[in-house]
Amino acid sequence: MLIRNASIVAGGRLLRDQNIAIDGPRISGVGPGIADESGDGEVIEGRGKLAISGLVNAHTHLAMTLFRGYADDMELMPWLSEKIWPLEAKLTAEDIRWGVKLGCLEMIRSGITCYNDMYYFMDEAARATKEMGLRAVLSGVLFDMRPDLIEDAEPFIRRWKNDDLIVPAVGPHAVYTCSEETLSRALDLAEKHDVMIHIHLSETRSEVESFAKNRGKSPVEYLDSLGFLSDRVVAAHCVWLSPQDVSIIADRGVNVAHCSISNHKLASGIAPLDRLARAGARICLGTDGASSNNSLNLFQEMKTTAIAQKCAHSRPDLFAAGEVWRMATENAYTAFRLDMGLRAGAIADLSLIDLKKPWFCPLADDNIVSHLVYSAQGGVETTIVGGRVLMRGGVIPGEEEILERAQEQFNDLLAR
Ligand SMILES: CSC[C@H]1O[C@@H](n2cnc3c(O)ncnc32)[C@H](O)[C@@H]1O
Ligand SMILES: [Zn+2]
Repeated sequence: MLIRNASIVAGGRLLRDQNIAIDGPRISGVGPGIADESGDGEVIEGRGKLAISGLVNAHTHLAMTLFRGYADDMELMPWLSEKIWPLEAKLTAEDIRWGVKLGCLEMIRSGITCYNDMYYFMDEAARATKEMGLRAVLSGVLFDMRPDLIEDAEPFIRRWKNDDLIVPAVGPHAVYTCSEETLSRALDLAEKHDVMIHIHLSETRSEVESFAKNRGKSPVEYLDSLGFLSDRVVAAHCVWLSPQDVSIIADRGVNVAHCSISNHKLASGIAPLDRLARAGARICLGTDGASSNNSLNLFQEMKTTAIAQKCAHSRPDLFAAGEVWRMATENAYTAFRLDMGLRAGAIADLSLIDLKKPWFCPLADDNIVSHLVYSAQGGVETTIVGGRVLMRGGVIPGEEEILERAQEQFNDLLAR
């Protein structure tokens, strides 16, 4: 496949008239004179389009897309206990299937090519994701209250470890739902199979305060005392951190999945990204579930992250567009060990964005990253994962049926 005459971002600047050759699942060349070696592959015209390497959603619960708009304007704990958990008690694999497919549609439409998820019925989520063609790091959630889920964590890894799109991981839910024994089992399993660990960490003030009251230390200090923290950990939220917590996270190489919109909507707080960044922590961006966001759009997430931090610190110079763009791309590639980028040899996970949109005008060689972070409102029209075109010219095959089935499934879930 050859993408012809597209623009790309290089060193923060717009580089025009670039060809991108794709051979099987990988990019085979990028540059003005690059041709399709086979000579008979598909040609996609890229003039007037920007090719970007895929965005990575570092924290979500994709099946919860089915709960979009079901429970708004609440704090985390009442939101979970009064609205979400009663609904989740009735979930079936079929709900997961259509919730995940619905979520995949939205992510494909906004240039996300890989997502990191923790939830229930993850074999079903993996199958639905593969059918949609996206890449995903998936963990079955672990809770003390569900020994069956803990027992299935290792078989789940074995079932998916050789897949081309699905990367299995281990997902202990949080320190307030997992005992030391469950956390240790999760760690042992992750080390044994060399997989990642996905956990919610220090999301709300009450969670951190009650933990400290009972245990005499913060959740971060506690996890560190168990030898749990390393660069195989993706810690979602990290809103309520002491200076000591920030140092531990940075020193251990923990990957922070910052979820600004979800944190703000649930009024959980504003994460100390400035302190984390200064300490050298790797920060990625996640949407969290569409039940608390209510979108799955990293363009919105980038803008909210930047402006919230600037405002919270009365420092407009903090978190410039380039730094936030790296959170949604390169930081996540490193965190999730993804060989990605617009370069020869990288996996062919990319999108084409139509530059002929009001929010990209006026366009100059040095304002493209600013437009992507602060003004882009859409325009992704082609998304490719592993060399397979998932959306071409704005069309995703099967979209209509997925929307219908997701609607029916939601109606059915409410009536159950
Ligand atoms: C994550 S799957 C297991 C469990 O977690 C619930 N959940 C969804 N969002 C959050 C969040 O932001 N913090 C903590 N727990 C969350 C989900 O509804 C499932 O019950
Ligand atoms: Zn979450």
